[in-house]
Amino acid sequence: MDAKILVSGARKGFKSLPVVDGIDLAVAPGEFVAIVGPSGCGKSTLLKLLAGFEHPDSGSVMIDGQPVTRPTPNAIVISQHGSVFPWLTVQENLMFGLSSTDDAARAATADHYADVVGLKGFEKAYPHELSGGMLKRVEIARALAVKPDILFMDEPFSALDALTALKMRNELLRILREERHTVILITHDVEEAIYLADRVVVLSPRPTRIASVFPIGQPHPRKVSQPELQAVKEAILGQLGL
Ligand SMILES: Nc1ncnc2c1ncn2[C@@H]1O[C@H](COP(=O)(O)OP(=O)(O)OP(=O)(O)O)[C@@H](O)[C@H]1O
Repeated sequence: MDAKILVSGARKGFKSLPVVDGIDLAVAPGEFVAIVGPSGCGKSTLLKLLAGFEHPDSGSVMIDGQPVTRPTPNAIVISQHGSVFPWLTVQENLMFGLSSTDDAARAATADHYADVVGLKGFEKAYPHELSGGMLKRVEIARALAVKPDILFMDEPFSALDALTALKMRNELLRILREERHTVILITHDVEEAIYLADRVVVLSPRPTRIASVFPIGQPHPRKVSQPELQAVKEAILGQLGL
């Protein structure tokens, strides 16, 4: 099967600071890849290369066989820092990125995705009336509403409390069962990576390279306490020097 995302020998530095040092990675359509690595190694920079916000100094990033030259609407970034517009209601936020000129159709799509992420009844609410977890749902709904092929997630749940983050992981898995997206997740949380991903890529310290790759064969729902997953966790932590 052709790769959805194909990274070949990608290198990126900032002035004299080498950050990404030759990354090769092929991600299959519908695959969920988590990327973990030491603090400051270059995870976000790698994600920006994939999403077209930065360009490699050498090597290439291709999506669907085409070089990535700029951010495209079929790949959406969800980051740690919310990007919900405070002056718009939930419904208006969800309608914002939709290109249809038919307002009723846009509103119907917005309401559908509000429902998908569990925000039914809050369509007319403003962001300041919502909790942190609900705001994250708005952001995920807004990303899903444009029906992207790819979700790039940079520490999406790290600003949430632990219980809400657990809940959001399950919500994400449920949504992915229904709408098959290719997902790249950057996370500091090795358990989150093991719980969610088909494959965990471990990066080395900066300038970063792929140190190792751990396929996670376990079907969902997973229990991170399973001995097989605990063994993978130990191996990843070992690779991270912990
Ligand atoms: N636009 C930029 N200009 C200059 N330096 C940058 C830029 N973006 C990132 N860097 C540098 O690149 C290095 C890697 O940063 P990056 O944010 O990619 O790491 P990270 O692994 O995501 O970090 P963290 O684990 O803290 O989230 C850092 O030393 C950072 O200062």
